[in-house]
Amino acid sequence: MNKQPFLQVEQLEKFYGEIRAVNGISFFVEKGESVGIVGESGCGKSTTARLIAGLEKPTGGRVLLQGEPRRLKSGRYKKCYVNMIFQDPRDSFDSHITVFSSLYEALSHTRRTDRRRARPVIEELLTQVELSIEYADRRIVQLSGGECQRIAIARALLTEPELLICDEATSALDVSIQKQILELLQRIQKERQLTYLVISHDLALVSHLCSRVLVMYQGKIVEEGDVKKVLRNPEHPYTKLLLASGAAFMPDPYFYNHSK
Ligand SMILES: Nc1ncnc2c1ncn2[C@@H]1O[C@H](COP(=O)(O)OP(=O)(O)OP(=O)(O)O)[C@@H](O)[C@H]1O
Repeated sequence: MNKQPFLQVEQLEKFYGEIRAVNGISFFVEKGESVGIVGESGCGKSTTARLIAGLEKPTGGRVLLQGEPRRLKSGRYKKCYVNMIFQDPRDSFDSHITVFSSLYEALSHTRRTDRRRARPVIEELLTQVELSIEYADRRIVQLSGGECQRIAIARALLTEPELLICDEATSALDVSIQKQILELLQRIQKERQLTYLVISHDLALVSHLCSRVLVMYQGKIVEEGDVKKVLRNPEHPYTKLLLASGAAFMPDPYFYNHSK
């Protein structure tokens, strides 16, 4: 029997009128793998992420998880959870409620529980994202960007995802905080054997976190392969251009080597 890849994307398309945001892309991700998607602004990275997460419907093609469609014929999502973390976590929280209430709300979507029974689950999760349990009673508005991203990671983990999509998850943070969040994501991946899809304009980050990379240009994948190989020896003219286009895209050995 053929072993199915964990995630298989087949001829995926998303058109917004004339705009071909995602234009017939195909790729796979194996279980436990980390794959990056890079490319300039507007090339279709986030749309691809939203299609895989089931937040939008494709115009064409399909997303298979463990060989089955993302949405089953019954209209229900396959019990194989995909979750996403975004660039600015504050956008997806009600800033005036407490961390506990935010996480409880997410938890109650995935399992039946009451606030008293949820307390230890949420405290354990706060510990996992390296925050003390006192954070449960803070309001989102009282958190720093890095703390808020840790809460967003905790919230994503509550659904026990197998695939975590990180869409520019560190790009709004200071460099030192980026490094901490990166280390946290790496530790969590190891502990939970998660599969990561990392969307970023920053190839340095992708080369640190991922083993494989897909380069997108105008809705298509123009190059893919081992991240270090693509970085050292890009084949497609667009990838060469992207690599030549700025320091932000080049690996920063000081920043990344020190977290190894
Ligand atoms: N809801 C929408 N309606 C119309 N056009 C859209 C919509 N969402 C995205 N687009 C367009 O689709 C294209 C791809 O957008 P997308 O956000 O996927 O790019 P991206 O590579 O993630 O860019 P960035 O790095 O700036 O986030 C862009 O031209 C964008 O303007």
